[in-house]
Amino acid sequence: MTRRVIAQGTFDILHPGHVHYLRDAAELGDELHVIVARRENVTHKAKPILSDRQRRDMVAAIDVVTEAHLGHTEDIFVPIERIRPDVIVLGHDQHHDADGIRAALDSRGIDCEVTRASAREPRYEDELLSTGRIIDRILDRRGDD
Ligand SMILES: Cc1cc2nc3c(=O)[nH]c(=O)nc-3n(C[C@H](O)[C@H](O)[C@H](O)COP(=O)(O)O)c2cc1C
Ligand SMILES: Nc1ncnc2c1ncn2[C@@H]1O[C@H](COP(=O)(O)OP(=O)(O)OP(=O)(O)O)[C@@H](O)[C@H]1O
Repeated sequence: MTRRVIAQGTFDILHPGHVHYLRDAAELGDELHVIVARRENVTHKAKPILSDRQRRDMVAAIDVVTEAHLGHTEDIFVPIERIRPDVIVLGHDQHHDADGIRAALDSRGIDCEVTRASAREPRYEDELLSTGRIIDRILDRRGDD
């Protein structure tokens, strides 16, 4: 039986932390499906710079990704019901509550594990592993021009 894994996130301006998360998730199964958050649903931080489609297309280009999907605009469980994953992998710092997601899956009759990926720490002094920090650096370095 094919074991399907779901990862998800905003993925605005890719960096090695994203690649680490997706590789970690891919190791848990045979197919990795990635749900890319809709701009309108990114409410806990600044809105993405890049469009929904561009972010999806870049995630799809990563070798361990089987398919990248645009998220649903209103109900995050719609793609999950379609993909029918065996495991959902949360990012190491994602605000989502694993128990809350487990309960919601249960109430919809979806039998799926929920687990959390590991963090990647910088490997050299200047490595930036956060979209927000990359944007801050751009503003800082180009702001004086
Ligand atoms: C299991 C799961 C499924 C999700 N599905 C969707 C979705 O279909 N559409 C969407 O816009 N966001 C979806 N999200 C929410 C986004 O991933 C959320 O906005 C996320 O927190 C993105 O921010 P981050 O990149 O900081 O993690 C989902 C989240 C989880 C945990
Ligand atoms: N350094 C990292 N190590 C492991 N996973 C990471 C790292 N950076 C991001 N991720 C994971 O990638 C997924 C998508 O992250 P997201 O799009 O929020 O990017 P981000 O760079 O963390 O954003 P920001 O720093 O602007 O909040 C999340 O699950 C997040 O946990």
